[in-house]
Amino acid sequence: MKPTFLIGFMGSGKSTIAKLLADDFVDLDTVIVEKIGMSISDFFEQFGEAKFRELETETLKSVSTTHQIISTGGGIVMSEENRQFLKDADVNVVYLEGDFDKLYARILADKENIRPIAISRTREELFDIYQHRADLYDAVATHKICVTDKTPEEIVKEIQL
Ligand SMILES: Nc1ncnc2c1ncn2[C@@H]1O[C@H](COP(=O)(O)OP(=O)(O)OP(=O)(O)O)[C@@H](O)[C@H]1O
Ligand SMILES: O=C(O)C1=C[C@@H](O)[C@@H](O)[C@H](O)C1
Ligand SMILES: [Mg+2]
Repeated sequence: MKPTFLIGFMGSGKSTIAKLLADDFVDLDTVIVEKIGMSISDFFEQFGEAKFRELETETLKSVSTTHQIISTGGGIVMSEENRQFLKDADVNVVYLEGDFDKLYARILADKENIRPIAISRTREELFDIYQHRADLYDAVATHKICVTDKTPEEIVKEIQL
């Protein structure tokens, strides 16, 4: 079976769903955190977003196709290089698409995982990013699943159909 990448906005459940889909999964944010030895939010503070994006691209290219399921970070589609990589690879790219306000509520509630992109912005600013990224997710996705008001188990079933 082809490897499957999960893409989508912060809070759409990429990391949650990846774990449920297969034992052989990898989460790119987790790999980056292991590499840098600090949280993503501390890394943003010390080194900035541009450095994080470099690491993200490097990690995407190095670990990806050796696993069955790969959950990406919400900003993976920001780079043309990453989008091209996903388009060229012989893989499934599943876009988990959800209602902005529901995802925003989850992001704010998820105290274990602080998203620097979200906490440094107002709801309106983040909504602009969500709208901009929606087109980019669409452009690389081979499949799209609506996650609004669905349990992780329901989403897993849909992906496996
Ligand atoms: N279908 C769902 N229903 C309810 N809660 C969910 C669902 N999917 C994920 N969550 C919760 O939403 C929060 C964010 O989920 P998760 O970390 O999997 O998102 P993500 O897409 O990986 O985000 P990021 O892009 O920041 O990595 C977590 O607290 C998770 O438990
Ligand atoms: O949407 C984003 O830009 C991000 C999402 C997270 O998964 C992390 O990759 C990081 O916090 C940036
Ligand atoms: Mg995640």
